[in-house]
Amino acid sequence: MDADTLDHRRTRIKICGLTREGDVALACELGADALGFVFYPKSRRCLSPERAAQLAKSRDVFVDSVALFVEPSPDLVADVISVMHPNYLQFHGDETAKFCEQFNWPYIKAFRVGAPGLDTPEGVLKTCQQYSSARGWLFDSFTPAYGGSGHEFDRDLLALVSSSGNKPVILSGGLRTDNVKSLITKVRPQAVDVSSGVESEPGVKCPEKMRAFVQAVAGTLR
Ligand SMILES: O=C(O)c1ccccc1NCC(=O)[C@H](O)[C@H](O)COP(=O)(O)O
Repeated sequence: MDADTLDHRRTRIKICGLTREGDVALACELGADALGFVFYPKSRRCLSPERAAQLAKSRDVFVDSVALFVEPSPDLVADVISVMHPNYLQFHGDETAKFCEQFNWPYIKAFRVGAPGLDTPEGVLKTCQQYSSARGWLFDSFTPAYGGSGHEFDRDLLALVSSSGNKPVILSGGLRTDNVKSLITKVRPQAVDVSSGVESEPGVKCPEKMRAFVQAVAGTLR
């Protein structure tokens, strides 16, 4: 591939838990591929559909928006779809495939690796395969907060999923500038997803950490 050609195998980046216009603008300027907005009421990053729509509207063209939920009511999801028109829904709880599919909207299923049933490579693969209608499988840590905790998990549990080539793998859970490159080499995800690793406090992104994270991912291939 010559130096003037964009490499389609580059690792994509999703920055999650955005709550401020300035952070959305910087994420776009740095080249993030997707931005995540949280609709889980217990999260300190939770937004109303109207506020998320306002933030998402300020993003650059061709940057995807993702709406995150934990076992939401169907009415909340329908409301977010109608107000914000996210590119993807992302489900972080124990939602069934049938639940995720009911909205007829592209969705990503997040898995809390280490939870019962997701604590062996075989268990992880078997659980994921129930979500063949998902556009991607996202792997996060198993914590009471459901996401955005900064906790890592045992990446060896992804061995079968990574080699199955079934679905785009999105690696998440405790990613930071100092560990993301080696974890990309180990797991070979299509994309990485980060929240607290680029924050100064929940919902407040740190420009230096965001820049350093994007630089650490740049040049890596899936
Ligand atoms: O960010 C939240 O507060 C959140 C709450 C409930 C479910 C999901 C949530 N965030 C999901 C994300 O996609 C995060 O980027 C992911 O959990 C990784 O977080 P971190 O380990 O802090 O990078």
